[in-house]
Amino acid sequence: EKVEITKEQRALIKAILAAYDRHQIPQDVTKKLLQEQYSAEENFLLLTEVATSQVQVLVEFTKNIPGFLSLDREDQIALLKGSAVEAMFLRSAQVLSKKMPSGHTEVLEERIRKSGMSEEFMTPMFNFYKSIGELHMTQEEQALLTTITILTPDRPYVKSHEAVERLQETMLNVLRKLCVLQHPQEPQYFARLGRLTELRTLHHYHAEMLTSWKTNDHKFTPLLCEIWDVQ
Ligand SMILES: CC(C)c1onc(-c2c(Cl)cccc2Cl)c1COc1ccc(-c2ccc3[nH]c(C(=O)O)cc3c2)cc1
Repeated sequence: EKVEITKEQRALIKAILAAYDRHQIPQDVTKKLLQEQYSAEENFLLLTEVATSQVQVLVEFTKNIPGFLSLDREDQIALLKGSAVEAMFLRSAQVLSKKMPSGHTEVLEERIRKSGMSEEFMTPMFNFYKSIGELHMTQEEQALLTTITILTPDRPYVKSHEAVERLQETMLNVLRKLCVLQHPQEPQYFARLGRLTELRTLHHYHAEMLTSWKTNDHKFTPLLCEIWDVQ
């Protein structure tokens, strides 16, 4: 049967896409990726600065997700803490798969590879980046996928599971229709997006990455310590 996007769904896509495009890391932060010299310490410091800036941008974006601010306040925090790493994988993947004109793809990749992270995380991380790049997601799909990742009900400490599930379901319905309309030649495209749940395993790797950085006495910013429960 014909897939129709309703007026409300179109308004939802417009609001989420506008918020996603509006919330970018400031140029003076990302420009540093080009300027500072390369050493494991310098790369780690830069990535920490960019990640901190990205978390601030993520909080602003999340506040513009229709319905998010009407969720229980503690649940809003639990959703942000639970999804930050995955949302940042998605955003940095966009940069590394040359989806962003301003993206400093090469230098970002170089700095991630040489930031003192142990080899065992490098392979799964860059495989994930490669699989994201191969999906050639549109901007709307990126924005909706980030929204759906943030609205994952089964994060630790989420109390009103159903309220979050209802919001996520609304967004999933829109994304499902968009995928059919924007990738007609690939009927199982939406299912491929769903396979990004490998994001969760990366979340697991990331927790170990943080521990290995910490044991080598790497410092994080207060915001990252708060959102990732480190220190
Ligand atoms: C705290 C630091 C060391 C860190 O710990 N884990 C990760 C970490 C890692 Cl490596 C991988 C994946 C997720 C995390 Cl969360 C990071 C670095 O995280 C980020 C790296 C890059 C970006 C990012 C986002 C948007 C951008 N736009 C541009 C631009 O040039 O326009 C550059 C850019 C960079 C965001 C987070």
